[in-house]
This record gives sequence, structure tokens and C-alpha cells, in this order.
Amino acid sequence: MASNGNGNAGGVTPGKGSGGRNGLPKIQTQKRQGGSGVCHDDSSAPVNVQTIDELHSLQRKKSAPTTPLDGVQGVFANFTEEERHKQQLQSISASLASLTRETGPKLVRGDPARRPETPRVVHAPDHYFTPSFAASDSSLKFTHVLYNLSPAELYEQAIKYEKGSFITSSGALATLSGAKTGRAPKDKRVVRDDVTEDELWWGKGSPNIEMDENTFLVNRERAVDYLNSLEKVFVNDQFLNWDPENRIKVRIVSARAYHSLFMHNMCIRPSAEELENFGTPDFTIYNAGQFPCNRYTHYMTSSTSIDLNLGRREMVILGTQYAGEMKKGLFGVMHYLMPKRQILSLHSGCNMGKDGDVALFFGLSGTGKTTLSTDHNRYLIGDDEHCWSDKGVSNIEGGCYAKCIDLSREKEPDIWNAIKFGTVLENVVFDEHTREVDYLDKSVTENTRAAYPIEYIPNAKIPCVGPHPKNVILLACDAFGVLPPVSKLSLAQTMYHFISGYTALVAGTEEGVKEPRATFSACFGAAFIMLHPTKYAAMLATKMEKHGATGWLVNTGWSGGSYGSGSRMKLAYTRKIIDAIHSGELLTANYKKTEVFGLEIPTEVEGVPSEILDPVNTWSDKKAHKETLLKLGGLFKNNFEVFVNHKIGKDDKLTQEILAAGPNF
Ligand SMILES: Nc1ncnc2c1ncn2[C@@H]1O[C@H](COP(=O)(O)OP(=O)(O)OP(=O)(O)O)[C@@H](O)[C@H]1O
Ligand SMILES: O=C([O-])CC(=O)C(=O)O
Ligand SMILES: [Ca+2]
Ligand SMILES: [Mn+2]
Repeated sequence: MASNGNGNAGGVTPGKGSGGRNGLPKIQTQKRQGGSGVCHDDSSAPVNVQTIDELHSLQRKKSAPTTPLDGVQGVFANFTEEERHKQQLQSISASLASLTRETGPKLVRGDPARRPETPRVVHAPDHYFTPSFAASDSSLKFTHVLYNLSPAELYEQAIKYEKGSFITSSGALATLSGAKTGRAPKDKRVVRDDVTEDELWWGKGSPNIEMDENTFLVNRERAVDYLNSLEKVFVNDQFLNWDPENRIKVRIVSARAYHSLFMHNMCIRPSAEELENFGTPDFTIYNAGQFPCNRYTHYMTSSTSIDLNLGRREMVILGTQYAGEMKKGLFGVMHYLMPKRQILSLHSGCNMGKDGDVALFFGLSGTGKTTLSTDHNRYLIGDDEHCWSDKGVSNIEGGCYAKCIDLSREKEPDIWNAIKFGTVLENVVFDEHTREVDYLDKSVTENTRAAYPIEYIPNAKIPCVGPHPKNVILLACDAFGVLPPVSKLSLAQTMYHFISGYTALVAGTEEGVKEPRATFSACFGAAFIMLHPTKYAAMLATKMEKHGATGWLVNTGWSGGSYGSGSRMKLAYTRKIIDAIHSGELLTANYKKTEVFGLEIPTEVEGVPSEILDPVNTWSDKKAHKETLLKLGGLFKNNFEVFVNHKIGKDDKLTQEILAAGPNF
């Protein structure tokens, strides 16, 4: 401070001269000049408050002012800030309304812990909302709404109130998702009504397990009553889809800061102005995951239920806290809404080169969409969910959801560095003192995950949109070790493999599991599609043909034998292969055709040992190789049986070509 240049003012200073009785200099405890006779520290001006609470109140500055009213366009343009807050609470109360009592809860903004006194209803100021209500215990209380909190606020909520929430050494929020550490596709239910009856894919092979409207309402009421019984709920109002013309407004009501921060990261975050004009959401999720469904309710086969009602534009979650259910639940909604607008929804990663060449990465869970689309030399458009419209590609989400098991700084530096303040780290194990995460540890689950905003990746392309794809890369993690590291596909082959949606991972960590298990999931995401797979396939074929995209099949799985004798393809080699696809090098390479699958494989790829390009070279036991190849071919054939009677697109010709593009033996 300018007025006090003396660095030692008022300090405890050994005095000079005048020795004391025992010869030591006398300790002078006073400021030399002045001499008021009072010892005080005036190194800084005193705070001008009376109590510690007042002091704390100085710490917090009011959030940045909302946008000036004269600049605001939209529904709430003519309202004051107070009126807008009231409108927001009214809209949230309507979301949370009980359908039988036909009333919404009484709402108040903010953390209940910060508001020691019960709000007085009579002179309710703007930040309370009291609807008219019928008498019931839940209508006598207030529900506090924590609306679009910031990551810092959500960290505090999680750490204070949610067991298992900790800050890791890199600043991420470690959380536990509870008993469920992965999605529960068998517990998904979709309301079958007059409309969805005809529109959706039902029956054998379909992920849409039916429920009726009434049962949905029973579960909805259960979730809403649970949420209303709480002292506080979190509400996120956010967007899906970076294509502004096809943006969807979503509201997520949840009971955990973990869920709110997860969705903050994974959906598109509205600006302050966009939030002011948010209005009514297009779709609402009620996440009551801590509370089970009632097993006596019709259609329920466990205490977990994830229920989608397209007519009401609502989703209810009971009995699972795994946050991926919300992300993938909304993806299902997009798989319904977008094709209606002639837009193809895709379970794929997407990135773009410096020259604007876009690549899509399809693949089932764990095959490399996030790992390979996060590429230091390319712009990341998104890692998991996209739309392909007449204008090009757009990411549906605002964040990434990376697998963390065995994560290393060397192999995946961009993902490693994204795990910092704001990132949700699910179910990882860490040192209790240093808080260093051990990414090798599978004690809680093998499916450890990091959810971070896409801008945590340094070369993210914001807004997350791009031109039409040039390359369509189908990823398979073939634990049988017989698919080539890379093959160039014809359009019919691309469609065959897209509809098949193959991968084979090792069954997990259990002792004695030696056999890989083949998984076929149509469109590389049968768990999320709402229409018959051939609908999406036909759209993909049309778009690829129109825009001249090339299809590729890349095996990110085993080489040199099946799981057990061979080993996983080196990530460095897979990256070289992907580089060669992007650069165009592989388009003009020399090719030969493989047996059984009839795949075109290059004889050379820069940076990759040529002998591994044909898997047969890497197997020491050639007989075992042939047997395994035929076995996998047979599994493909069996799987495709259900599709042989379906026409793909308007053209019978394409259907015949696709059927002929599978394994031949
Ligand atoms: N050759 C390889 N190519 C790609 N990934 C590899 C390879 N070898 C090992 N891996 C590992 O495999 C995993 C791929 O997982 P990734 O998160 O990319 O899956 P995903 O396709 O995005 O799945 P999800 O849809 O579940 O998010 C990563 O843990 C990565 O480190
Ligand atoms: O949804 C999840 O839990 C993870 C994921 O991305 C997938 O399985 O495709
Ligand atoms: Ca992923
Ligand atoms: Mn995914």
C-alpha cells in the first residue's frame, strides 16, 4: 500500500542500544514514530464489516449482469429480471407438477443451506414461486431449485452432500455412480401408443421394449413425488445439436450435483442471453435414480427403469444413478426426431483436417471413437453423437465421455490433459492422500469414465459443425484377431458392416474367460436407435453416394492370434493407418483381396509393418487362423439372417449388393 512503504511497520523489532538487565537489547514492540502507545498492525486497511457473515458476503460478487433488456429478443424480451426469474420458476414448477394433484411444487431459488429462515409466503418476493395447490404435505413445503449452477458451485454441492465425491490431484471431481456403473439396456422402456406403434421398431432385435402410457405415468408420478419430497433439486436447461436450425432444448431435473455437472459438461451450454430466452423445453428428463421403481408396477422386471415417452417428450429414470443413461437417453430422442427431418443421426466420432476433410468414426463401445477422433493434428467436432444433414455434420453434444481404463499421458495426451477442474471422473480409484488417480485400477469397475466439455480438447472445432464427410471409418475391436487392421470398402460392403455393427471384446476381468464374445449391434448402436436399422442404413448409403465418401473397416482389436495368444493392435499403428486414410495415401495404395470376408487390404501403409496388414501372416498356427476366420464368418452370416428380407432404400439393386457383400464361403 502506498501509504505504508515501511515493510516492518509495527513489527516486533529488536531495539538498538540501551541493553536490558541481562545484556540483551530490549525488544521494542511499538512503532517507532507516532507513539500512540497502542500496539497495532496497520499493514492493511481494516475490513469495514461487523460480523464474519458480512465479511463472507463481500467475497461474493453478484453474477455478471444479465444482457441489457433493449438488446434482448424473444419470449422474455419485455420482462424485468424479476419477472424472468418468476417465469423460470413457474416453468420449472410446471415441469415438476404432479399429474394427479395437478399442481406444481412451491419453489424457491438457491441452496437451502444458505437460507436459514423459512420463506414467508404472504409477501413472497420474486425468487419464490407459489402456485395454487391442493392440500398435501408436499405442497406445504418449498423445494429449492439449484438452476444451471456453475461447475464450482456443483463441486461444493457434491463434496458437501454426496458420499464418494473428491477433488483429484488434477482438479477433476471424482464421483461414484452407485450400484450401476454402466447402462442397463434391458431396463429401457418406450411408450407404445397409436403413433409410435407405426413409427418405431418393435419386436425381435429391437431395443425398444414397450410399456403403456398409464405405466409411464405411474413411474413419472413416482419420480416427480420423489423429487418433490427432497429439499432441493438441480435443474439444467441446455441444448442439443450445434446445427442452429435443428437445436433441441432440454431440461434435466435431478437430485445430484454429479448429474447436474455431468449434463453441464455433456450438453451444449447456453449463453446467459440464450438462457434468459430459454422458454419451454422441448424435452424433459426426470432423474430420480436414487429411488427404485416399484416391482409390482406392470412391465417392470427389475428395480431399474428408464422410460421414454415421445408423445409427452419426457424421460423418467428410476433405480440407476449411472449418468450415461441421460446422455444416451437423449441420443435415442435424437434418433427419433432427426430422421423425421431427413437428418441422419449417428453413433460416431467426427473430426476434420486442416483442409476441411471430415471423417466419421463409427464403432461400438470401446472400439476407439473417442480415442481416434481426439487427434492432435485434426480439429475435433465430437466424440460420440452426430447428425448428418443436407448442410453437413453437426455434433449433438457439448462434451466428450472418454473411457479411462489404462489411460496414459503418453498415448492419449489430449484426453489426459482434459481431466482437470470441471471434469467429472466416474468410479475411478485414487490415492487417499495425494489424490493421484490410478487409471489401471478396476476395483470399482472397468468402465471408468471422464466427462469434460469439448473445449477442454485444445483443437476442438467450435461451433462443432463441419462439411460433408469424405471418409467413413467403421471401427471394430476384433478380439478374434482375424479382421485386417484396415480394409477399403465398397458402398455395399460399408452398408453390410454398418448394418452388422460388429465388435468382439474380451468378456471382462473375470478369471478363466478366454473366448472373445462377438457382439452385433445394428448401426453400431442398436441400443439407441428408434427406427428399423435399414432406415438409417438407407440414409447413410444415399448420403455417402451423393457426397462421394469412402468407407473403411479398421480393426482396433487383436493381431497375431485371438485374445489369449495374440495382443491388441498397437495404438500407434492404428493412428498411422488413420493418418493414411485422412491424407488420401490409402486411396491410391495397392490392394489385395482376403478370403472369406472378401476385404480389400493394402499391401503397404507408411509407419506400419507390412506383414501385419494381412492377419494370416501374424498367426503362427495357420490352421487355427482359418478355423477362427470361418467361425467369425459364420457368426456374421447368422446375425445377418434377420435382415435378408428387408429392402434397403428404394432400390432392390442395392439390397442385393449388400447381401452379396458379406462373407462368402
Ligand atoms: N489400437 C487401438 N485403437 C483404438 N483404441 C485402442 C487401441 N488399443 C487400445 N485402445 C484403447 O481402447 C479404448 C477405446 O475406447 P474409446 O473411449 O475410444 O471407445 P468409444 O468407441 O469412444 O466407446 P463409447 O461409445 O463407449 O464411448 C481406449 O481405452 C484406448 O486406449
Ligand atoms: O453410453 C455409455 O454409457 C457410454 C457410451 O458412450 C456407449 O456405451 O456407447
Ligand atoms: Ca466415447
Ligand atoms: Mn458411445
